[in-house]
Amino acid sequence: MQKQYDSLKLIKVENLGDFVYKVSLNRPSKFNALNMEIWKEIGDCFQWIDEDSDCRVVILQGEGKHFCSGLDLGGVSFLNEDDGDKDSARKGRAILKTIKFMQKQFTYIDECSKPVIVAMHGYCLGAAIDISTACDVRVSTKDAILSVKEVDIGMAADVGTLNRLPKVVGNHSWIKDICLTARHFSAGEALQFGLLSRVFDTREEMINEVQKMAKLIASKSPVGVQGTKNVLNYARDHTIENSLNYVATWNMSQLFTDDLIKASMASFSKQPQPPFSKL
Ligand SMILES: CC/C=C\C=C\CC(=O)SCCNC(=O)CCNC(=O)[C@H](O)C(C)(C)COP(=O)(O)OP(=O)(O)OC[C@H]1O[C@@H](n2cnc3c(N)ncnc32)[C@H](O)[C@@H]1OP(=O)(O)O
Repeated sequence: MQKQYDSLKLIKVENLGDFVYKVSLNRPSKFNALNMEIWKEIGDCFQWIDEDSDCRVVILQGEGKHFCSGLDLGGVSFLNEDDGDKDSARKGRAILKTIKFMQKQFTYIDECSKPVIVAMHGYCLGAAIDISTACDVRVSTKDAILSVKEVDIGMAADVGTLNRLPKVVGNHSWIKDICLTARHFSAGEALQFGLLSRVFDTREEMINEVQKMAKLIASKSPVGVQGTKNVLNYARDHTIENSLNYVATWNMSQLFTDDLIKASMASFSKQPQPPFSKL
């Protein structure tokens, strides 16, 4: 597995031990602006992590001064490249394919069986918000500056924010406020409206606390944790009736796990969680 991760050029994957991985956007000289290469590497990385039994929780962060400054505006011309004599229908099909590809790379985070905690700092603009809404837990430093920036570059956000934000945050007036104005908003405001669950004074404090949270989650039964992410994602996208049926069907097999007995015995006798076999 490590060999695969080592092939990535703009994403850094570190095994922190205790089944916790740290994944970093690693293009600090461009404030982690997302070109097609890093976009694809995000997708590859989360597909590999999904299969990697040495990883039970992921921390996603950005190297350098900022989490991510969004789409690489230097490379934006790929959207209106000179397609020679292609007519609009054919150009449209080509762009459709590109947008779907870009969407899918972030959806791999949402679909990853392991919980992903995103720890943001500095600028978190445009595609950075798309990424964050595909993650399971969002935290930031208090000086983070966030923006659903797409309107400012003349487009409707199309790689996740407009689709996932209404599932993350209940206040649709606030969602429309930030998406239509593209204004900068603070970590405090994001916390107030529920986009973030915690805000930290410094980056160091954030990384320490997030590592503790990741370690705690990773110490629990992977059957319990991964089942919980899976069912919560299903519940988000379906009716309560369908989702109750889904969890009953899911647990038809999952309740036969050895983890159930081991975890309940430890819990009942107020002992720490025991080690669990790889999943
Ligand atoms: C199908 C489409 C799919 C997805 C679409 C997503 C849309 C979006 O993501 S919208 C958001 C796009 N991003 C932006 O609008 C931000 C652009 N950047 C800035 O406004 C500023 O750089 C800044 C983040 C406010 C920081 O300003 P400052 O502190 O003055 O630093 P700079 O000198 O401007 O930047 C340093 C260095 O980084 C490069 N850079 C920063 N952001 C980007 C970017 N988004 N794309 C490309 N390059 C970026 C900047 O050019 C500098 O590089 P040098 O080589 O040092 O010149």
